[in-house]
Amino acid sequence: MPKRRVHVAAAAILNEQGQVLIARRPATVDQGGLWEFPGGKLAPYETGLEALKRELCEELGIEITRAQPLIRIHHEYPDKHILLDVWETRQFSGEPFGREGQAVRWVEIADLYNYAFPAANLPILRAVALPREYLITPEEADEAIFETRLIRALDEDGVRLVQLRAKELDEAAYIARAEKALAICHARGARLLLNAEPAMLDKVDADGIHLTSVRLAELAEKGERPIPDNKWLSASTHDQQQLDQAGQVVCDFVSLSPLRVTPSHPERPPLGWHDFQSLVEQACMPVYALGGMSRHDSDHARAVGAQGIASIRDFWK
Ligand SMILES: Nc1nc2c([nH]c(=O)n2[C@H]2C[C@H](O)[C@@H](COP(=O)(O)OP(=O)(O)OP(=O)(O)O)O2)c(=O)[nH]1
Ligand SMILES: [Mg+2]
Repeated sequence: MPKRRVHVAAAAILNEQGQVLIARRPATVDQGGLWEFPGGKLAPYETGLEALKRELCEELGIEITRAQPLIRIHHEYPDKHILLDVWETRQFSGEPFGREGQAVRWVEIADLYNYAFPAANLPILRAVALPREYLITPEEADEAIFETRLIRALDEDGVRLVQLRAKELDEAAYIARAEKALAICHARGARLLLNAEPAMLDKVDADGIHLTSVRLAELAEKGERPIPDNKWLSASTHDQQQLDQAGQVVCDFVSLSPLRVTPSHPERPPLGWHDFQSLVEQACMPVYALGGMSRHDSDHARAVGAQGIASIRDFWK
């Protein structure tokens, strides 16, 4: 018999302190006793957003006035195929409480990992913790210019996630730049990923590693995550096979490119939004759109299921 297909709308509800609301599923229901993002199944003919509004009113007594798509997750449970359609909302009226007697709690995003969630939820924990914009640094020979531009991107554009990509530097120069970039990022609450061998984390205590698609393919053969769980792991992907490989090495998120034709990779055919969306729909982690992207594309990227946009040029001025 084919598995039952269940479509669920759920929400990451954020307050002004940046905490997120979680609720405990009653012991007697499916996945009972585990924590969840409030929500429930779509009724026939309801859209995800309509179901979300109804469920949050029924379960928490709040009216949401605005919500944005956060991530969609397909997950196979032993008895059913579930589509979790997760939204992010910061705008609602009323004070949420457990209207069905369930425990509810505001928690820091960094503390979410201390709670037991259903197996499908891991990508949601990553998506709520990740920003909408991802800066990839360009080759920049001059250290002073590098520093000024990085600081500008963090202070003026509010960038909070940076990948240090500097293929033209030798190891000693890369490490020196990484130490400097790390101090600049951490002073502003931003995270820094190193585009380098995973072993580079032993030399620079950055927030994680970004794998090129070549490194990703090598590591996928071993099928294990190369760095600890408390560090971020991301990878460059261009197609379904590489997205699968990112799943095999348990990446926390990926970039998928090129969305448009770019001066840096004129030879690669662009994916365009349609193909991008179909790849993202099947991905099991947050995906950033890369390739000719700017912040103006952010809302559209989000609407087709992306975490947001990654860019070099838009943030480097
Ligand atoms: N709401 C919610 N459901 C989740 C999460 N993670 C996860 O695997 N699920 C699963 C558990 C359930 O099988 C299904 C949600 O169903 P539900 O029991 O909340 O549905 P509902 O609110 O419409 O409740 P009911 O009327 O069917 O009792 O999705 C999550 O974070 N939030
Ligand atoms: Mg529910």
